This record gives sequence, structure tokens and C-alpha cells, in this order.
Amino acid sequence: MKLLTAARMRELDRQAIEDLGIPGVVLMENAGRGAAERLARCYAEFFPGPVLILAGKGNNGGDGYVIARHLLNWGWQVQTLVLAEPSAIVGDASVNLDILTRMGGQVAFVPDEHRLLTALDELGATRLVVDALFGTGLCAPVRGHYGRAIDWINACGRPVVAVDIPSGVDATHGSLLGKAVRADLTLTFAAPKLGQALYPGWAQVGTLEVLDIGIPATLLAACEEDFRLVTAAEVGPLLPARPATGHKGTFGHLLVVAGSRGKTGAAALAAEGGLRMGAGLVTLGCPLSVQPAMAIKLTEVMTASLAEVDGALALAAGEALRDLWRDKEALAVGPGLGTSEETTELVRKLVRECPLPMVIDADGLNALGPYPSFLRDIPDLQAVLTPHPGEMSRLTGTSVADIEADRVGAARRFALDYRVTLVLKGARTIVALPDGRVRITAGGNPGMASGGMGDALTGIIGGLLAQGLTVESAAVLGVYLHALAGDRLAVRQGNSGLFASDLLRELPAARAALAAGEIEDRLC
Ligand SMILES: NC(=O)C1=CN([C@@H]2O[C@H](COP(=O)(O)OP(=O)(O)OC[C@H]3O[C@@H](n4cnc5c(N)ncnc54)[C@H](OP(=O)(O)O)[C@@H]3O)[C@@H](O)[C@H]2O)[C@@H](O)CC1
Ligand SMILES: [K+]
Repeated sequence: MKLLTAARMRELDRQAIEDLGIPGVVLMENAGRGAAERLARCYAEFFPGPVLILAGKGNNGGDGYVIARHLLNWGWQVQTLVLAEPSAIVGDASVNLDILTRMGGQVAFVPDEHRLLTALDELGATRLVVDALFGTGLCAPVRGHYGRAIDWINACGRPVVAVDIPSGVDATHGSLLGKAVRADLTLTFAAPKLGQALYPGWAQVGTLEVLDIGIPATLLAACEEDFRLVTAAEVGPLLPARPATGHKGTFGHLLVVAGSRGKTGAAALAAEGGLRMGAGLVTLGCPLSVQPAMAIKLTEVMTASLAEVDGALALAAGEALRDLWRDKEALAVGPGLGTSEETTELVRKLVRECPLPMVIDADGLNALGPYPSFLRDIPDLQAVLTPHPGEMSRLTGTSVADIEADRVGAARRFALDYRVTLVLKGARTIVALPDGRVRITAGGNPGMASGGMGDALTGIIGGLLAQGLTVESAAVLGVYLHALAGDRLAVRQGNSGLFASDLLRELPAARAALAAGEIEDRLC
């Protein structure tokens, strides 16, 4: 599902209005009427109100006047507070404000804090609040009495319906511009906005519904799809086929290079992740002294001993690895390797020389960074990198805070710059593709914030690569299935104390449900 930035939404509006000749006031009518209809249906139990509409001076406020007119028309009691002087309302918003006033709508102008607070004090009982203060036009911190209005909305204890986007949420970045409305229902226009799919904006949205406001589908279809919210309908078809005549050789052989003394769990989870994801065979290459323990721990996975120094892979393991990768379809490298000098050098050599599609995680990433410019010199590199924000910080020399403040931008820049597929893990995992497109997964839950979940994801992506998926498809589908399995687990067990190994046990059922078309996506 496409996600629009504020700029893209503005451009769509412009094309509809200027290129096709659809009057802006028609779009505003469709938006306001559609929102009024949804609101009247969702909150029918609150009829006849009163409903309070808080309107800003831009077109979001304009939508508010249209909502007020229709609700009034259908017998609701409506009070509208405009947070500006009458003269500040212009264009389509002014047209609709005039109509509302002429038809006897109750409208008060509260252009400063004193008049706003007085009006709110004098207000009778309100059953429902409509937030039409700011929409996609807000891009600076909320100023003046608008901030007081947002505080009041958040403290009012009534259901809050946000028009287009909760006021104060940046429609592109999902950041909170000083203060932001916390809505119960957000009625957004034409398509969801990128900022609604990202934290912290996502948490303000409540239930999200998308309304068709008459922007032609051809315009929406033609606009470039830089950002998408991944849906079951989109990823279902990526699932590798399971032909009835298939055997273990059909489904690929994954080589996992992982583990060191004291970090055997990470290696086990990555290897089992590959098998749970459907790879036909998995071989784990690990340090010599660790191998006996791994062989006992992993029944279905084959293990290979590699040269080591002090329990971590040695540079001398390079030759054996060359032999190991020869009959494999994909490589997963990194979990639990440690960061010794020899291991780091070995990983860089492996990434440079191994011709297999690969997923690089954890200490594999630490071995690359910072600024792994050598990646650009590897011909035909097919790589998925899966950093969490800490690893991303080491890869880029940027602080975790800066990465978290613009997760999409950070992931996208890296993918474009180094021509890899970048999975930035965390709340709302971002998959950035080498051509700059970005895919966002809505699933996942706080129960997945536990040790080993990332190693499981590495194995899942590796398992998909072994089955022949491209790095882009393996990353998008892998992240989706990982989140889906985690969410299914959380439904049964709650969202704390979840084990990565439990998630892997859930994975085949999650995959089967996706294949059967049983998954209903949640927008928010
Ligand atoms: N275009 C169309 O065809 C359609 C658009 N539609 C609707 O329009 C919405 C976009 O409308 P928009 O562009 O007018 O901006 P909007 O979100 O109302 O807010 C901007 C206003 O707030 C003000 N302001 C800005 N920053 C501020 C701050 N920090 N603190 C305080 N004030 C601040 C700013 O004033 P300024 O600073 O420029 O003086 C400006 O007046 C969109 O979300 C959708 O709901 C639908 O009707 C469908 C058709
Ligand atoms: K709003």
C-alpha cells in the first residue's frame, strides 16, 4: 500500500486541480463529506452530539467546516471554534466557512489564547471532538494557542476524530512537532501518509481509515512509489513455491557462518531460522572448539569445524569456507562471531569473495564498519544488511539518536550509497532497497525486544535466499513473516517473555496462514 509524503500529497492535489481541472473546493467537499459520514456512522450512539470542531486557518480547517455543515444538516448539534481571525481564512476554506456561517452554524473565532480558553470554559457538554487544526501543511513546531488547543483535546476525555492526520504529527517523518493530538480515529484522504506509518506519529493515529476524495486512481497509480506499507496481498505471492515433487535439494542449502565461545545461541537461532523458513539444508560453520556443542544442540543442522583463535574464527578458516560455500545457495554471516581482529578480517574477506547472495548481521556488520566503502567495489554484490540502531550507528558514524530521529532517511541513504538492501530493525522495521525505495512493516510487538530475535531474522532471510528469492524479496518477506510470527505468538502469550526459539516454532504456521490468504493487515 502506497504511503505518501506531504510533498507527494501536495503534488497529487496540484495535478488533480491544475492538470485535470477538478476544483479544490470539490476535493474539500468530498473530504469533509466523507469524514462526516464515517464519523456519523462510527459514533451513531452519540447522536445528536454536541460535537466540537476545532479548526485551524488552513485547508484542514476547511475540511472541518464541511464536516460541520453536513453534521448540522443531519440533525447534529455542532459548535465550531476557529483558531484564527475571520480575515485569515482564505480560498476554499473561506468558501466553506461562509456557507457554514450563512446556514446558521455556530461558529466562534478564537485567534488568541485568552479567547480560546474562555470559549472552552464556556462550552457546554461535548460528546465528540473533531481535530481539524493542522493537516499535511504543518512542518514546524506548533505555535501559540494551537498548542493549548492540542493540550485541551488530549485532556478532554471525549472520543477524538482527527481529520487527515492528528494535528502536530509531521505527515512525512512521523515526528511530533512540539505537541500532537492523540486521536481515537483518523480519517485520512486519498492514501495513508508516510508519517502515519512511523513512530512516534503512528501511536497518535488510533484507528486509521482511508477515504477516497475523488483524486483519480490513475493519478495515484502513476505517482512514484518510493514508500509502501507492506501488506499480506503484496508479500504472499513472494513465498517460494513448494512443489509436491520437491526434495531437500529443491529448497536450497544455506551456509551459516556464526558463533564463538560463549555465543552459541546466536548461531543456533540463525541456523534453525533457515530451516524453519523452509531451506532444504543448513550447514553451520563455527569455531572448532564450539562445534561439538553445536552438533549436540542442533539435530537437523549440519555443522563444520573451522580454524579458530581463542574460541573465535581465525583468518585461516578462509580456505575451508571457500570449500563450504561451493555447493550452497546462500550465506548468512555474523551472529555471535565476536569482534576479534582475525574474525573481523575473515568476515571482510568472506563478504568480498563469496559469490553467494548473503545476509550480514550482528558481528558481521561490526566487521564491516564504519563507512564500508569496499562494498561498492564488489561486483554484483547481493547483500542484505540487518542492523539494529546501535549497529547502524557503528556502520555510519552517526549517533543512535540521529538514526532514530529519521529511520527512513538513514536506511535509505545507506542503501543508495552502498547499493545493498538495508533492514533497519526496531519499532517499525524499515527495509530500504538499493534503488531508494522503502518498505515498512506494520507488524511486530514489544515482546520481540528480546535477545536472539535478530539472529532468528538472519536465519529467516537466509532461508529465503537459499530458496532462490532475490535479496529485496527475501528482506521484505522475511521481515514481514518474522513480525507476523511474533504477533501470533503475542496473541497467545502476551508481549513479554517471548523467546526467539518460540517465534521460530511459530514460523511455519505463520507462513501457511499467509499462503492461505488468511492474514488481515492492520494499518495501525
Ligand atoms: N489541497 C487540497 O486540495 C485539499 C486539501 N485538503 C486538506 O488540506 C490539508 C492541508 O491544508 P494546508 O496545506 O492548507 O495546511 P494545513 O494542514 O491546514 O495547516 C497549515 C496552516 O497552519 C498554519 N501553520 C503552519 N505551521 C504552523 C505552526 N507551526 N503553528 C501554527 N500555525 C501553523 C499555516 O499558516 P501559516 O504559517 O502559513 O501562516 C497554515 O494556514 C490536508 O491535510 C487536508 O486536510 C482536503 O481538503 C482535500 C483537498
Ligand atoms: K488534523
